Amino acid sequence: MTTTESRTERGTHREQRERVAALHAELTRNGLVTWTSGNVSERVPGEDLFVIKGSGVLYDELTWEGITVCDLDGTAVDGVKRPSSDTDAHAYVYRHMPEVNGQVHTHSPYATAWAARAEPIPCVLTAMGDEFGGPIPVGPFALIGDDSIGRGIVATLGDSRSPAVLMQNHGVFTIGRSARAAVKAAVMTEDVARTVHLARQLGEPVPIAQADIDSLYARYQNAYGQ
Ligand SMILES: O=C(CO)[C@@H](O)[C@H](O)COP(=O)(O)O
Repeated sequence: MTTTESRTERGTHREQRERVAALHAELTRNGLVTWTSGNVSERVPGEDLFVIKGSGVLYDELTWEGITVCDLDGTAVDGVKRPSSDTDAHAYVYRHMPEVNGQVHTHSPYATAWAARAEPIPCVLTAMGDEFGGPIPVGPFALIGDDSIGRGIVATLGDSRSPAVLMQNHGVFTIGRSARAAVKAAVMTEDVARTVHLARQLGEPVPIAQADIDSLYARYQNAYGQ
């Protein structure tokens, strides 16, 4: 449960908490969050723990002490901040998707507009084939505060190549092999949500053939970059 406020600060996992605190700046820098909305978490390597933003902490004031260490049941084990409202959701994903080491949640405006309409973003850009391997799917409506969102994420992404899901009426949740990879997926989600929205204003976007999506995805995931 995430309701227990940890009053202890033992300073464990400080390097990781500093790095994850700093990563939150990418959310503001890319215009993905407003005020205190959104959060980043990362699994602690080799331990049944993860670190996550404290609930309601302002981004400008976020330091390593604003990041709380939790176990995989979502219970705070180190830190002075009550962990994010989405802690039980992140914990559920870490328990059920062992390959996932990082998660991000945003209310980035274009992607969340798609979520408000519960409409998947169709794969009509090569950048989508690259990063998402297909459309960005929509997950079910879920209330905030328990593991319902996590259940929706796992159910939706379990049979998708996409590292992003648009939770209906809510916003973007992304997963990755690291918190940084999940942040990248959140940035890319907003970018393609905006471009496909703009394309829609001009006419009907042209779908990419499945074989070409497969080819794009394979190249980008296996051969792109240094
Ligand atoms: O939408 C939600 C809850 O899912 C969050 O984005 C909140 O807006 C921020 O919650 P904290 O992580 O600060 O508790």
